[in-house]
Amino acid sequence: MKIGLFGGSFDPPHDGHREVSLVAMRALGLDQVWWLVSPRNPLKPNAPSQDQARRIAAARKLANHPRIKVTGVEAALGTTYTAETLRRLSERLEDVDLVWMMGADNLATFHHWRDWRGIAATVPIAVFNRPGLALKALSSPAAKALARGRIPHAMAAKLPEMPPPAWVFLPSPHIPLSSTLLRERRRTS
Ligand SMILES: Nc1ncnc2c1ncn2[C@@H]1O[C@H](COP(=O)(O)OP(=O)(O)OP(=O)(O)O)[C@@H](O)[C@H]1O
Ligand SMILES: O=C(O)c1ccc[n+]([C@@H]2O[C@H](COP(=O)([O-])O)[C@@H](O)[C@H]2O)c1
Repeated sequence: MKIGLFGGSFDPPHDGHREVSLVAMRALGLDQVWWLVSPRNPLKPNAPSQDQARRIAAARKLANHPRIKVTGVEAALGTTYTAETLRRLSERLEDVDLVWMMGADNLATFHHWRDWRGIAATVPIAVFNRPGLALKALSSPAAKALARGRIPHAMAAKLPEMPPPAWVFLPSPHIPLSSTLLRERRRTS
């Protein structure tokens, strides 16, 4: 069993999240993608605009796919830091190949995450392009530090079974959608 873990605020969820999940299932050969709707991002100064239960309900409605599972597992585990979430999940899901999934914006700031080297040593990582962010992500301190673990995107299907540190940058999808944009649209409509 191969599972992609896609953590996020999902405030609100949008088609970009769904499209990334579909691309991940195809390109990485994943059986499932779990959306980990986080209590809050430890690096964002403001709490999400909606509480977690509402974000989970909206995410379930939008995901609407038998292989995308929407969970609030971090609240259940009492974790907000990804390193801790991954340690706890890898202990519980021993026979599963886990992959951490994130957009290019998060690779660009990954070196600010708590124990980011530990995360890269725990699970393989798939990074999905976002418009205007490829260069920033691929020249980031974390991308440089982890350069030896990067595999070509043509080999993405092998990623879930590779021993970490291993990561891939997927040039697609290229979706100009973000929760920030949707929140702004909501405010001005
Ligand atoms: N359009 C997109 N293309 C690729 N990855 C995306 C896209 N939108 C979100 N992601 C990724 O999905 C994960 C969850 O993102 P999140 O819920 O914060 O959405 P967001 O649109 O980035 O929100 P915000 O604008 O509030 O920062 C992150 O890893 C983010 O990089
Ligand atoms: O662990 C950290 O230090 C850390 C710092 C920033 C973001 N994260 C996680 O990255 C995921 C994406 O966050 P976001 O806000 O871009 O949706 C989400 O699961 C966050 O909890 C984790």
